[in-house]
Amino acid sequence: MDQKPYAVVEWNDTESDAKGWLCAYNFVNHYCGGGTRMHPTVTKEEVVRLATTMGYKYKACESETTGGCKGGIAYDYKAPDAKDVLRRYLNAMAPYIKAGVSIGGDLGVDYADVLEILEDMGIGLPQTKEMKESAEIQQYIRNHDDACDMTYDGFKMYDMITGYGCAHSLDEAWKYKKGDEGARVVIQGFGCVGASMANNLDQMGYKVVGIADANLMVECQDGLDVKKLIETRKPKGEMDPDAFESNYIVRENTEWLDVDCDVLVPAALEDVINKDNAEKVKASLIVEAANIPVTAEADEILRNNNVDICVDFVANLGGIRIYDSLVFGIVDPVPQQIVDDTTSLIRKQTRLMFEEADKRNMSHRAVARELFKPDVFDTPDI
Ligand SMILES: NC(=O)c1ccc[n+]([C@@H]2O[C@H](COP(=O)([O-])OP(=O)(O)OC[C@H]3O[C@@H](n4cnc5c(N)ncnc54)[C@H](O)[C@@H]3O)[C@@H](O)[C@H]2O)c1
Repeated sequence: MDQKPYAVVEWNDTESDAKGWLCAYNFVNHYCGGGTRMHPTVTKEEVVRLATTMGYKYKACESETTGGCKGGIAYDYKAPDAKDVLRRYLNAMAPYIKAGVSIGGDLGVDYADVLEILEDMGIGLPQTKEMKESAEIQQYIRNHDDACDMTYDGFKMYDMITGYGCAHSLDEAWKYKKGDEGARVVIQGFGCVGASMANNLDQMGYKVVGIADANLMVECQDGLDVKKLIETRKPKGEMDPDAFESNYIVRENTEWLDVDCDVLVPAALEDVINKDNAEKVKASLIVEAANIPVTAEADEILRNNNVDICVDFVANLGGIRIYDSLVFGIVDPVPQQIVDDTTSLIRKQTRLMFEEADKRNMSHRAVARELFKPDVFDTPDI
């Protein structure tokens, strides 16, 4: 049984029909962190599940300074007033943010927009009293701000780190499984996480044979030209069909489980592999780049079918590791150092999860939930 969340706050916008929630799952050293998501399907229950996952993720991240939280706004992230809605949401949540609830970007919300709005509100990066009083932390926060502007392989550091971490988790698990080289990968989602993961997998010699975005799916069993699809990508992670080669097959995005592959990567929405479609999974490995993409019922079906899972709070912890490692001075603000620190931690935790699952004859999720159970539940310090 999970510990219940410390606090859940609900918000109703005054100028649109947007609704939002903030869930602080656990405070560690009076602080917690997580992203803010915007999508029409967001619910309070989803935000609580996501915040709980963040608690486990910070534990897997070996953090001694941060617990888990999550923000969620039920609204269309493509609407022209989406950024105004985000601004009003952050304004409503200001008392909690000022008390050490540090919310960043997530699906449909750019981290840069959150930072810009918090700056405008005079808050800046959310901090506890202790952080504000530490000259050392103030320097580390300047390092974090510098790192936000740095690039790696053509991506902003904060946009690539989660995807690269997921690619390393996939590679570690695939090697542990003694999978063949050049494995075929299908990815759902081509935003911050999906696109950068595809790039890193391509560099490692994996063959990305299918990508789905909010509009469509594209398939090529000889391998998609990942670099070109990234170069021509439109805002909000949408592919440009004009960039497709003549041998690409264009499908409905709902057909992402129909494409033959060895590894499947949900990198968009929650609950996309569920009791109604889990039997269709052809891959022998799923890497949860998205948060909570597999339901509990699907987990059981997948285990019966010998499908292994790199669980979300291990595979996709890159985004919080970069934050923790910079803001608390674990690494210097040097792109290669940041990437090496994050990817080596993810490889270590992925291997541990796979070894222990075999040793204890448990599912990867069950074993990861034992290994990385949050164990600190303190309070804000205001
Ligand atoms: N950004 C991060 O650092 C980070 C960190 C950890 C986990 N995650 C998780 O990764 C997932 C994606 O986040 P992101 O930051 O890449 O979001 P994003 O907004 O940058 O991209 C979302 C992608 O999903 C696609 N999409 C939306 N609806 C879809 C549908 N019905 N079918 C197929 N594709 C669809 C969009 O077209 C886009 O390509 C989320 O679950 C998020 O919680 C993100």
